Amino acid sequence: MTSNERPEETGYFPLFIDLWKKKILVAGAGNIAARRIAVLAQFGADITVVAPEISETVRELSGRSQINILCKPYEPDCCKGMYMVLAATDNRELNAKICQDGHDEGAIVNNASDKIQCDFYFPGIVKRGADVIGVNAGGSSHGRARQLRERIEKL
Ligand SMILES: C[C@@]1(CC(=O)O)C2=NC(=C\c3[nH]c(c(CCC(=O)O)c3CC(=O)O)Cc3[nH]c(c(CC(=O)O)c3CCC(=O)O)/C=C3\N/C(=C\2)[C@@H](CCC(=O)O)[C@]3(C)CC(=O)O)/[C@H]1CCC(=O)O
Ligand SMILES: NC(=O)c1ccc[n+]([C@@H]2O[C@H](COP(=O)([O-])OP(=O)(O)OC[C@H]3O[C@@H](n4cnc5c(N)ncnc54)[C@H](O)[C@@H]3O)[C@@H](O)[C@H]2O)c1
Repeated sequence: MTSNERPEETGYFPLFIDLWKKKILVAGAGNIAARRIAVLAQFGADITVVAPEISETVRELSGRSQINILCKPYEPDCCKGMYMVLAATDNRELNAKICQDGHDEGAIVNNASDKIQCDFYFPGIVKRGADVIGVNAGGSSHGRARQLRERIEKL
């Protein structure tokens, strides 16, 4: 995503895009996937989750929102027709392959285990109705992004 000459303080421009009914694939259904599904569901996305093991949190989320669960290992067909693909399995090689497949299908992709392979970074989010604040720390300190989001949440 970045070139070596790019100063870190350049930062990333926040795009606020409409996810209403957009088809999003989340590969993996563990801690990180659950955190991201919980956020995406608030924006009305049409979410499909694929993983051989589905965490309790993801199951609970699917009970509350329109989330399609495929309880099986990821396969390339899962990327067909997707607007966005999030690779959040615990296998780095597989995550890289998922991003490649997503690109082949014309999707924008995010790899939770490798920032270099992200078309966009997943933000920390504070949402009150249609008022949305997205936090990004430039990819260098994920803990700082979390702290910032927590501070904003208290305002
Ligand atoms: C904002 C947030 C959204 C979310 O994830 O929901 C988010 N990371 C969060 C937390 C967090 N992530 C990690 C830790 C463990 C401690 C640590 O490493 O510090 C913690 C702390 C924690 O969980 O408390 C580990 C980690 N993260 C990335 C990698 C891979 C890499 O760097 O290549 C690894 C190593 C994985 C491994 O070990 O294999 C990559 C990315 N994480 C990003 C987003 C993107 C831009 C981040 C930015 O703004 O700079 C980026 C670049 C790409 C992306 O994933 O989109 C969320 C806060 C949510 C909130 O609380 O609001
Ligand atoms: N970006 C971030 O903020 C951040 C933070 C911490 C960790 N991570 C990275 O995120 C990834 C996931 O971490 P986690 O804590 O959610 O892991 P986890 O162990 O909780 O979950 C892993 C999930 O991957 C699924 N999986 C395994 N093989 C699969 C396959 N073939 N097809 C589909 N799904 C498969 C499992 O069934 C499980 O649901 C790791 O690669 C980790 O390095 C990213």
